[in-house]
Amino acid sequence: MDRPYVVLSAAVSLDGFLDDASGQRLLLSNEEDFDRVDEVRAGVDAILVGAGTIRADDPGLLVRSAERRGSRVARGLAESPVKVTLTTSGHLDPEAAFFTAGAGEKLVYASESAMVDGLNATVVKGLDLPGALADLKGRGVERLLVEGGGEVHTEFLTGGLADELHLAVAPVFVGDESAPRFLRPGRFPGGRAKLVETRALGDVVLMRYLLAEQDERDLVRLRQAIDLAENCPPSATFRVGAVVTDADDTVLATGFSGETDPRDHAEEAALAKIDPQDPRLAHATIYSSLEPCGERASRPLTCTEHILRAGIPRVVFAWREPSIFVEGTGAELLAEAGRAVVEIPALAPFVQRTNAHLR
Ligand SMILES: NC(=O)C1=CN([C@@H]2O[C@H](COP(=O)(O)OP(=O)(O)OC[C@H]3O[C@@H](n4cnc5c(N)ncnc54)[C@H](OP(=O)(O)O)[C@@H]3O)[C@@H](O)[C@H]2O)C=CC1
Ligand SMILES: Nc1c(N[C@@H]2O[C@H](COP(=O)(O)O)[C@@H](O)[C@H]2O)[nH]c(=O)[nH]c1=O
Repeated sequence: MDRPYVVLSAAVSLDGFLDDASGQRLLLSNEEDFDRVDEVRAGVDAILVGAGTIRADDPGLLVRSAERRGSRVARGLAESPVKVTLTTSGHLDPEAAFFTAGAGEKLVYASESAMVDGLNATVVKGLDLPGALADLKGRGVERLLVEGGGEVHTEFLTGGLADELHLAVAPVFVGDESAPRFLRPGRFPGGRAKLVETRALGDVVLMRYLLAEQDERDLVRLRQAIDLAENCPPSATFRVGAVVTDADDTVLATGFSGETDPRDHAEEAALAKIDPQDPRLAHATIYSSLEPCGERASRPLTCTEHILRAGIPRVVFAWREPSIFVEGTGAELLAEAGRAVVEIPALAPFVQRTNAHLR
């Protein structure tokens, strides 16, 4: 894909507003929800807001938690994601927190004619939104969080440029026609978005939707792999589940980490149950809650090597391995070897929760 994986995030009132019309920023999220957003921020490469949000809210767009900032630095990342904004008018205050808070990189995508001198930022002119997203990807941004506002959310959704939507509904009414609505009128994607999670955070309810088309079978089987990890015995390493299916979606085997030995990885535990000569392996898919390991200390063969040896042509996983024990290289190695590799990040938060002991 010639753009980053895009997550849209917004908090709305019960009557669908992003803010009131008072000129003061309306806090719709509660503390728990702001902490959830902070966690999402900590997991992305860049955060984008429209110039309207910079003018209205003066956001800092930093990762608030010192622990999360520390863990980013330990992974070789900047403390906070790159900040990105869009402007046609160029009406941006150089003293805005967007430009002055935090040491990280700031990027402004501006129209050709915008007057954007004197900003502490890299300015790129003349790109439309798909062009800006391709440019971000070229700069190494794999995951982009879009925090609004309404015009920008509308543009991403109507342009088919978003993969996930995180909508937090707060128990308040705004009731003012002059306040900004979550979305403007437009031609939105048809059909029903796929609900992947609801979560109550005190009095706020989070809904997470998957917007991009995803094979329903993949979602069901990956969810099954994620749930299998609940069987893992207590461990100081990852708790992972795996499912292997044939071309007709019949389950050939399942496995989870530590199933028969503390060193077992989920994929190898599942593959150990299948005859290596089984012809169905040639058209099989392996689902793993975590990216298959590409490096390993506990045993000589990595899960990537097990999958390659088994001849499985397709691999689906939810969470890219964070560099806690080794670098996550499995997806890359499998793709280089010509295997189809599908990542479904919308399901990663469930895997992260099963592995909360590693934080
Ligand atoms: N509750 C929540 O979760 C959130 C609430 N908000 C609220 O939303 C409101 C702001 O939303 P809104 O007014 O819609 O503004 P936006 O933040 O969506 O910004 C819109 C502006 O972005 C620029 N822009 C958008 N698309 C492009 C493009 N393709 N190329 C160049 N520039 C572009 C234009 O800037 P320019 O005018 O400079 O040309 C445009 O006016 C505020 O009240 C804020 O508090 C904001 C974020 C989250
Ligand atoms: N009001 C509101 C949000 N507003 C978003 O948070 C941004 C400001 O964050 P900060 O950089 O930490 O000051 C702001 O620009 C806007 O994108 N977000 C939410 O999750 N819930 C809320 O109720």
